[in-house]
Amino acid sequence: MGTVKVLIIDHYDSYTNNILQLLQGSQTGQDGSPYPEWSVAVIRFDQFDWDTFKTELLPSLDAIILSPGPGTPKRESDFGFNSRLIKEVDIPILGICLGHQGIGTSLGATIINTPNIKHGQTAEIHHKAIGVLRDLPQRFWGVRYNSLVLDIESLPPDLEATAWTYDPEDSSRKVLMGLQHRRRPIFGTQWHPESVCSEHGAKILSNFRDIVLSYWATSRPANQWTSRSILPNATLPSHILNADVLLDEAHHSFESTTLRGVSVDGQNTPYYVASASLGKGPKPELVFQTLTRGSSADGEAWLDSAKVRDSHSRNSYLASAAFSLSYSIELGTVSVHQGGKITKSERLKGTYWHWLDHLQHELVLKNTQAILPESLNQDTEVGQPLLQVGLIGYFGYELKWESLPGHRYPDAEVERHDRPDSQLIFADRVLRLDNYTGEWTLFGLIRRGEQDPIGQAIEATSAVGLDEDEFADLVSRFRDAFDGLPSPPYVQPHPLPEFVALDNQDSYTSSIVQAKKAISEGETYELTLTTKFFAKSPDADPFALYLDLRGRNPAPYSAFLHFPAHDTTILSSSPERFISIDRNGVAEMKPIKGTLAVSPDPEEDLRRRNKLATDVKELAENLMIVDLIRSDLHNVSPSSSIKVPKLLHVETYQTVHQLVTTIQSQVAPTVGGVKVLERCFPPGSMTGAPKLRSVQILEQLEQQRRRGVYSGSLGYVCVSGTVDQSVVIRTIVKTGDELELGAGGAITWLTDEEVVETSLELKDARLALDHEQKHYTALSA
Ligand SMILES: C=C(O[C@@H]1C=C(C(=O)O)C=C[C@H]1O)C(=O)O
Ligand SMILES: NC(=O)CC[C@H](N)C(=O)O
Repeated sequence: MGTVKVLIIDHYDSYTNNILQLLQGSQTGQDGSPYPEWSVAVIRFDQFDWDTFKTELLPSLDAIILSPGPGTPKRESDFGFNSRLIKEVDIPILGICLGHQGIGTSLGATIINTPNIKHGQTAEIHHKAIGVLRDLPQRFWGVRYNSLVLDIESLPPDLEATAWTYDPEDSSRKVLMGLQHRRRPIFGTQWHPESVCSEHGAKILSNFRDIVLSYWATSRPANQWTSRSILPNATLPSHILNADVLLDEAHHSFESTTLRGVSVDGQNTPYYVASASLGKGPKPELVFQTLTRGSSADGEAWLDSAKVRDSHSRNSYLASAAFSLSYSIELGTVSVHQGGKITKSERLKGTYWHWLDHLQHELVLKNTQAILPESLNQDTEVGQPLLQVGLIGYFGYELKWESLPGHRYPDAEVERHDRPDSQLIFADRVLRLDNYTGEWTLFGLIRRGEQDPIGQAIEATSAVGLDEDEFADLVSRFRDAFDGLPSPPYVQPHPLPEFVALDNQDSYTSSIVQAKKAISEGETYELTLTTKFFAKSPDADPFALYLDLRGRNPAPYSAFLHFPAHDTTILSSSPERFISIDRNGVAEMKPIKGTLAVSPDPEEDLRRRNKLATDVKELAENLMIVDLIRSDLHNVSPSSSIKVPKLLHVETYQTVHQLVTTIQSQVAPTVGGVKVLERCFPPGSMTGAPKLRSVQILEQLEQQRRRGVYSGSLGYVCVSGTVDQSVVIRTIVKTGDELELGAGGAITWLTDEEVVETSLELKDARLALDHEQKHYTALSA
């Protein structure tokens, strides 16, 4: 018994990495020390040409797993050289979904549209208990993500049907769910054993391993009479490991139990963070407008957590900029603003993500002694990060062009505009309000001496951070202000203006029909289709509009952000966490999928809550994104650390009920917050699955329109390494006097009598902004 060297060939699917969770077994060697059962790498199907693959990779492999994927195995652009691999090479192969279908089509079976399309739904698997299905219970549940299927009647003599299901819609018809070759070690499962809701996935993979081991242990014609010994702790050669698409730190740390040190402990860093307690104070909306707003020419932010309901919205932060950054993909340029002027403009050679990761890691983290989390005066739960000082702002959706593997910045068609794809302030002064206790704390970034490496790097005109005296002055100024805030008038809420829909009912319906067509062809399993609404508001103070929004729809990720450099103001009432990283490096993502409006009638409301918790369509929508996010987290976390502590819970906000799942993982110790954002960006709940193909289809369906800030993420990256970012939905972006609001919803095969329900979902999103007063033009208007 030894370590099997297996290569997973990925077809740009969003579930592939989850297979790693089924390969977690370990054995004990003769000397008593444990070793992993598998040595594994993941490559993309188009990463190597056939000749290179055959000569340079294949000889080092014991087995191959062919991943699920969009499209059809009949198309080379979806399945690459894998048909040749299946036909010509004697090596154990396990195919999942697309991989399974490809085994069939390569060896002569016919692929057809499945009689009942299922994505994110469980099927009862019946099987012969042979091959990889050995020793499994007679019936078990497997999750399906397929529009296509192999015709069970068309299997050639070499292929045996090993598993099948009966759709509830037609219980007399067998639908093929599994196959194996009669002579060669080739197996396929139509369902996804790696889904969080599938049973016995690990057992299937362990059966596959036994088969691989016995295949190589025996000499037979199929392996050209060459048995090979598989050694404990064997590993794939470095040229294959280096081709792995996952971050090395995340993937190949066999088991990472080391917690990340929070920032630097040393006493000699140029900066440190100081804090001062300010006691109880006035309401945050008053503090923001009297002390924070306008306090810096480069912008300010209020991460509001307007809805105090759980640990995730315990704190509010009011922050002022020491300088701001903006980035445009089109220009490839980062600009730094300080004192209202550009201090530096840099054309990047690499991506913005890379540049920012460097800034955060090399300039900020390494030079700053953050406050130790134990001294922050607040007990936190797992997954609850705290901000001291640091970067605050947004990452627009189009940054996907720099983050999503296989996605390229298009040279034609895409809508051009001069709005930045990301804007961030670097906040060196932050007021924190603990909403539980009402206590305020001031955090400041303090320069220990003359050194100011961050200022130097951005060619600052005035130093970044404060000296000790300045901080002491600030503390006494704030204390005085808390004792007697300036008297009214304060800014009063101003009702939101009327928004007009970009799409009308017909154009939106036509996009839904096209989305469903793409789903029926197996191109995607779920698409988050979106549209926009616009309004003009030349006179209203955006802060007054924000106060109205916050009163109407308090949400855990409510926020008000102002970036003077590009005259951008963001008014957010997002309920959705994209990703956070707490002080111990625990990442948490909380995708929302499934939305129903709250009803004023308690009976009806209960009925809606129950519907959300039990509805096949809503559960499937959510599950598809849960599996996608588990797969995303594999990019930055050891597989074994990825957990789903809360699956498919109903959470109720002011105007909507939502179906929410919590996913956590341990970020690999050397992977920084910006890298984590990059590798999980854009948020899966805004794309659908699989991510890459869905994003490409959505570009077409949305007429190459930019989503902009909407659909991206918003929040902070702290000098201590913690991160908290929301998904930008239910958010108004004001540029000049134009207000823009994006809204959308997930389209799946079950988006029923399509139009009605989806328009409703859209309306819900708008209702969230305007429940009582119906300011919005109806979509059909
Ligand atoms: C696209 C939006 O929301 C997304 C889609 C949801 C859904 O389909 O139920 C729910 C939350 C978001 O992930 C939006 O609100 O604009
Ligand atoms: N999940 C998958 O691999 C799907 C395979 C194929 N695109 C289908 O829809 O049937």
